[in-house]
Amino acid sequence: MRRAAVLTAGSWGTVFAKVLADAGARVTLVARDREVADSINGRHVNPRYLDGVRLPDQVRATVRPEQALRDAELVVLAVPSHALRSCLLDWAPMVGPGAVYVSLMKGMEAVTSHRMSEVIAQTAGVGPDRIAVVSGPNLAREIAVEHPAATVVASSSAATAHQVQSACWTPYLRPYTNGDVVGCELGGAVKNVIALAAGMLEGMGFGTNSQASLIARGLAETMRLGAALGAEPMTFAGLAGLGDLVATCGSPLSRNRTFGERLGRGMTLEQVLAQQLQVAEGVRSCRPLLALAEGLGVSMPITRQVERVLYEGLPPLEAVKDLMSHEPGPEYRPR
Ligand SMILES: NC(=O)c1ccc[n+]([C@@H]2O[C@H](COP(=O)([O-])OP(=O)(O)OC[C@H]3O[C@@H](n4cnc5c(N)ncnc54)[C@H](O)[C@@H]3O)[C@@H](O)[C@H]2O)c1
Ligand SMILES: O=P(O)(O)OC[C@H](O)CO
Repeated sequence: MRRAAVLTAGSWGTVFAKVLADAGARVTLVARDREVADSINGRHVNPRYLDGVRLPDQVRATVRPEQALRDAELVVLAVPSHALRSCLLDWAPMVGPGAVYVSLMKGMEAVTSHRMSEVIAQTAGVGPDRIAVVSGPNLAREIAVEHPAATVVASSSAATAHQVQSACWTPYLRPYTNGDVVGCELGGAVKNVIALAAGMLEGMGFGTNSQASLIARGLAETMRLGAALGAEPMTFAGLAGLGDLVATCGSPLSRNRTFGERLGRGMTLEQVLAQQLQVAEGVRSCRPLLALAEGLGVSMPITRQVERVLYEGLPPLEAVKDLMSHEPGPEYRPR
């Protein structure tokens, strides 16, 4: 039986532990809190992040990472992106020599603008053949109740991608492989910023044309950045690109969209943060994404306006007016 460690027991980590167990693995889920671990072991539920969903018996929980990591073939990482580097500095020495690292995260590191697979390679000292990324339209709560969905497993090693694909193929989750790690990670990180903007539009009362225009133009700026970084254009037409953008921008389950909606209704950043119990990755990722884009001479006007709303106090309606007043040009331009 395949052995997997999932760190940690937040929303997506808990649901992905269920996916792996339903696909036949023995899973150890690392919780930061003993109460959560006890509840998973005793009652098979994670009341803090996934109330009302029973986890399979093959999911066991611990608060001790070494217990989960010592014999794990798959090390699945689901922490907020800003915490990954410090977490892995602790965890990587406990990981076995042949284990594959699987990133479930959709964010960029502040200051360095590194993608999560880059942070894994640097801190764990492993090559790209031992890293895979899972991304796509995967709202945790829907996967938890087994609504059918598809996802992408990206790795530069086809063997690693296939290994992770077979580890997470269940009757309700259909994983496809993709060799384009850069494109899949960028799709996941930028869509969170665009979903913040989608929420703002919702909060201001704008309709479907506004949302569809935002999604299409959000995809255009994702593709410009991807092209500059060598990503495959077709990745953005797929699950980790358009698929995830549509899911996240359209669903009230999305934490990023909900965060943006509150800003659109007039709340301040501080007020929204005070209510936010789970991570909304776009809030921290928009600056490193913009820094990356600026360094490459790529224009990301929507991401820039989201940053202005978040960090410069620009009212969301002014951000919309600004975007609408730019001199209109051709629909596609490389930069
Ligand atoms: N929830 C989803 O629907 C979903 C789907 C796909 C991808 N993701 C991505 O997965 C990643 C994790 O998201 P989530 O939904 O599980 O988040 P979450 O907020 O629900 O859970 C975060 C987990 O990380 C732990 N954590 C928080 N701060 C930490 C810190 N400083 N150091 C160590 N651990 C810390 C928490 O205890 C919790 O277990 C994000 O990058 C997110 O974009 C989420
Ligand atoms: O709740 P969000 O906004 O973090 O989005 C969750 C997933 O990434 C959707 O695929």
